[in-house]
Amino acid sequence: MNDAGDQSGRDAEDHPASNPEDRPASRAGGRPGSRASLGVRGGLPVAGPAQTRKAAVRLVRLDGRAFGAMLVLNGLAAVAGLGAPWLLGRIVDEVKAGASAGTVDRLALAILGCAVVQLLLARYASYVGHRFGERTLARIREQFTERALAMPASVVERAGTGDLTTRGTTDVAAVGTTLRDAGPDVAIASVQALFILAAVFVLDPLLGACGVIGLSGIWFASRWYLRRALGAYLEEGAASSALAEELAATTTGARTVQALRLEHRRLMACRRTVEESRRARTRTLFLRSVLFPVVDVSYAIPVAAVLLVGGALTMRDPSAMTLGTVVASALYLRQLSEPLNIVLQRLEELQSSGAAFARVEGLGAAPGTTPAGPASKGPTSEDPVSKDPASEGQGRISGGAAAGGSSVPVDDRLEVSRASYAYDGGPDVLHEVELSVRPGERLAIVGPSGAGKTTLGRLLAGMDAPRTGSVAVGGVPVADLAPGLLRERVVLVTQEHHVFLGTVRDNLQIAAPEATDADLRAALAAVGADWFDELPDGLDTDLRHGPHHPDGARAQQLALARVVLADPHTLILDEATALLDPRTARHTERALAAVLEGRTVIAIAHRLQTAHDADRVAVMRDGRLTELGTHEELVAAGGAYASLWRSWHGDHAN
Ligand SMILES: Nc1ncnc2c1ncn2[C@@H]1O[C@H](COP(=O)(O)OP(=O)(O)OP(=O)(O)O)[C@@H](O)[C@H]1O
Repeated sequence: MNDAGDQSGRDAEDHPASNPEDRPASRAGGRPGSRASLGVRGGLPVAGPAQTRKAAVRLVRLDGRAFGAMLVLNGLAAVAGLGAPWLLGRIVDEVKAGASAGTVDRLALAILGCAVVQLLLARYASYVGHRFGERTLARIREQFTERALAMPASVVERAGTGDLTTRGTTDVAAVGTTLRDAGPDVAIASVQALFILAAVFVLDPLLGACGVIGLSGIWFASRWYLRRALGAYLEEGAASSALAEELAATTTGARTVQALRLEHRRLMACRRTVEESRRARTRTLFLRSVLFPVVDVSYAIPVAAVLLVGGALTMRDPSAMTLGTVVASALYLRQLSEPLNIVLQRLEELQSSGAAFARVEGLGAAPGTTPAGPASKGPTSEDPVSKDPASEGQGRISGGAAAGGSSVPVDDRLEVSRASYAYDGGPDVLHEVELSVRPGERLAIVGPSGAGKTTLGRLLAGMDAPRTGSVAVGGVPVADLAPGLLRERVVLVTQEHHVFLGTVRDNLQIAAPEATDADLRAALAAVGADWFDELPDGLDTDLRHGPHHPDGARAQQLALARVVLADPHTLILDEATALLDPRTARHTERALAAVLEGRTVIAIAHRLQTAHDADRVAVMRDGRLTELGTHEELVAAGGAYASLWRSWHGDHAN
């Protein structure tokens, strides 16, 4: 199992790129509305308009019956709503013709009936609409989670967790509100508006034309608004992400900030992103402040036009148009303001949630994830990548990634060939590393701090691809393997280990859902987790909080037990036993080695005892592999390793 929690923690602490001072003030990039800005923002991609529309249509299709039912019910409610103005027009004409009070009462009763039917239908339609919204939101959430989990850790690291968090919280919530409220409201209101306009045309085409011309101001204002809104709202979303990123970086790196006296610079950087966010929000506010006043004025124009034109025609020739028709038309157009208001007010929400949806959908285009996860077919927790071998490895950012997308390694041999690597366009930190690790070998990598051991470990684990050269398993570049395939082959274990909410069993079965209690106990025993026997409820002991919450060493043993259960053929231990006391560490390493008999173990070691116990030792210095051989060979060679060994082992060196 490639435990992302395990992998990322150390990097966040140690690597300069994770240092708040080294982060760019804003990863947002792009200017509002520009083409480029629709492509990649905040480090992660943003779906383009066509892609977003396609995704929306796909979601609607998945619950097509509910969506269709909502539209039909709304249509019926709108028809019932048309009754009242027409009946009122009839009352005017009947009164003018000297009808009895009984006729007027019957017509008034019919108006009441129409209102009740409309109310009931609209209620039911919104119930169906809300259910549709909730189900669709659940699908979006599941798809988001699956895509986020399928993303290679290196992509998340580069994009920054702030962006991912904002998309998973603020953006998904915005889409949810739209699906629950704005979406159904706009659907209802649009159907009503269409029916009302049609009714005016049926009553009198000329008055209908007056209404449409009178409404044209709204059309122009809306077009003006819509052209600018998407870019402006995308900009606003990106600014929010950058702000979240900046604040998160500052707070998580607070100690570093204080230690290096960077408070002032951090404050300045935060002020810049706050200012960018304010500017983005002011722009969307400006767009709204133009749209709404224009719309308010525009509502009165069609009503006035119908009354003026209709009144003049009735006075000139009462047989051409009755007063009832004019009254009914004016009432219809007056009634039109209500659904149009809803559409226009919600338009803003639709725009901002459209931008939010584009950002949520953009995750599907992130390197290393599949374009459409299985969640789109309904709630499921399957791994989208492993379900779709044809798209394995698609779109990785790493160099030369496209090639072996669906290739399966022919064997378990790891080959590093003239691999050089640089972080984000910086200088090379690995130089033409050449290394071949045979299956079952135990290799220790040693060297001073900053020599490139961790970086080499990341390349071997497929978290990144080399800038030049190759790192391959069984002939396939490791970074090209789909996450599912990669997990079965190489697992990287670092110092940081995450304890998931739940019991011991929950924490272990993540790696092997089918494992029996006996398997779980055996895995714990294999990593020397003796403390497990003292837990009151055994595998069911709740680890969340309280006395049984595991400390660092126990959390590490749990993570190692997960690895035992995941059973990969190659294990890369990056100081994986560093938190254990030396006796427990040795015990764990031995136990682990016994369990992983016949598997490859690459240990990035600070303790030279680990190197002594390994089959071969690789010594690194300044990004180069300087010595490679068995412990005895290297000691005999009298190079850097020999002097390291002598100084570590003192007079007892051999
Ligand atoms: N995320 C990063 N961005 C930029 N440079 C990095 C990053 N991580 C490491 N480096 C640089 O790459 C070089 C190799 O670092 P690496 O962590 O691989 O060395 P190491 O031998 O594992 O060191 P240590 O034993 O201290 O962990 C160092 O110069 C380091 O500053």
